[in-house]
Order: sequence, then structure tokens, then C-alpha cells
Amino acid sequence: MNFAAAVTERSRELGTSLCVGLDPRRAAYRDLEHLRQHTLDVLEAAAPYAACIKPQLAFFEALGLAGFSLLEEVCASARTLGLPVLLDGKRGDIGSTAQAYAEGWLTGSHAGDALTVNPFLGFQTLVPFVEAAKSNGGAIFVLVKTSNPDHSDLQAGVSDKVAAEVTRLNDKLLPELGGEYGPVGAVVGATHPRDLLHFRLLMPRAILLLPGLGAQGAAARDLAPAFHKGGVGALASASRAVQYAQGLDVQASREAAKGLRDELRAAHD
Ligand SMILES: O=C(O)c1cc(=O)[nH]c(=O)n1[C@@H]1O[C@H](COP(=O)(O)O)[C@@H](O)[C@H]1O
Repeated sequence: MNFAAAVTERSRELGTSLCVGLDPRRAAYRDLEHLRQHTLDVLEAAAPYAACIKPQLAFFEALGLAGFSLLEEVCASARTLGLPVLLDGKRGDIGSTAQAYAEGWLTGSHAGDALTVNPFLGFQTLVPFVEAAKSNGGAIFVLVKTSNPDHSDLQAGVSDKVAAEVTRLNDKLLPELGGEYGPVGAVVGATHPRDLLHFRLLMPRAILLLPGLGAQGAAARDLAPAFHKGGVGALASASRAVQYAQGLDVQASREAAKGLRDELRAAHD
């Protein structure tokens, strides 16, 4: 089953549209083993409430080789728990380099099932990612309107154009691949609740990834316009609000994930 179908099925079966972010911060731990164990514990604790997980590559890369090996463990553990893995790398480069990124993060030894992608270099540079996702049953999530306060420095006037490209790609791929949602998803900050309906309508067959729940101030109750009936078609993500809900208390992480799942459910039901 491909990524889009897997998260949609999990959303329906478990009644959750929460994507749990894993952004392990070195400074929060005594040592690397402490970081490793806590990250794996949070993953296991939050799993029953998550539609997928989203390890942020930057935090793993910052750990050097140990980070790559932890990422492999995280991906393996997620698979055992039945959780699709969306790697947050925001990759993008000229086509030949994009090809290498796509091989590394969508088909390589520590690949995920899906990857966030930056379209800044041009739409043609998305092609290697789309091809890798298509051949592996994976997905890409293209940055459309990011959650940060300064998003409009460069994105104003461009987001709609990127959204149109996401729709063009899905319209082209869906007849061949089938399914409700295409392999090209879109990132729209949960911090932009008033734009959600607009982007939902512009990208009807894309899964929307909505980052910014919790630490960046976005609230689950404002996200309803992003969802289709039954709470599918969008994934709201939270990283710090789950992993560090109350310091390093894993039980608090479990409760935070459960609470966000319930708030999202109440918002779209
Ligand atoms: O692609 C992302 O996930 C992403 C896009 C965006 O627009 N804003 C954004 O915050 N993110 C990522 O989502 C995570 C947010 O973390 P928290 O604010 O702790 O939930 C970080 O890993 C960010 O890199």
C-alpha cells in the first residue's frame, strides 16, 4: 500500500490525523544513549495516536554517524509499529543532485516512505523525487506556504503557483496509480488557518501536511477546513509539543499525543 493510502487508512481506522514529529535535541540529554532511548520511547508511546511519524533530518544529521544509525532504528521501529515514516528534509537542488537526494531519502538504506521537498529551484527539479516516490509507493510533500512568521519574504505570490503544480502532478499520476490521494502532498502551515480552505480547494487530491501545532501556536480547533469528510486528507504535525510535552516525561508525551488526537478529532467531526 502506498504512503497516501496507508496514512488515510490509519486515519480512518484509528481516528487520528496527528503526525508526530521527532526532533531530538542534543542539549536536552545527558548523552547520546539517553537521547536514543528517549526518542525510541516517545515513538512507542505516541504510536497508537499517530497517523504517521515525521523525523526531522536536521536533528539526526547534527548527531553525525550516530544520528544516521538512530534514524535507521527509528524507521525500523516505526515499521514494526505499523507507522508510515515521513522524513522532513526539505530537500531540493538541480536535477542531477535532486536525483541523489531522492535515492538517499526515498530509496536508500535509511529512507523513509515520504520526504518533504523544497521547490525553490524550479518545478522540473521535483521530477526525480516524484519518480522515486512513484516507483516506491512513497510520497513527497512540497513546501507551499510554510508555518514560520517570515514565510512571506519569498513565498508571497508564489504559494498558489506551487499549489497548482502539486495539483497538476497529482492529476497526471492518479489515473495511473489510482487511489484517493496522489503521491504529491503539500506543506501548509497550521499557523495559517484562514488559508486552509483556499489550499484545500486548490489541491483536492493532495494530502496536506500542517506543521505548527503547539509550540508554534497553532490550535487543532482551527484546522477543520483542511480536512475531507471523516478526518482524512490532512495531517497536523507537532514535534516539541509531544516529545518534550513535560521535559523528558514519556508518559506526558503519550498524554500529549492522545490529547492532540482528540482535539483534532473534535475539530473535524
Ligand atoms: O516541513 C515541515 O515539517 C515544516 C514545515 C513548516 O512550514 N514549518 C515547520 O515547522 N516544519 C517542521 O515541523 C517541525 C515543527 O516543530 P514543532 O514546532 O516543535 O512542532 C520542525 O521540524 C520544522 O522543521
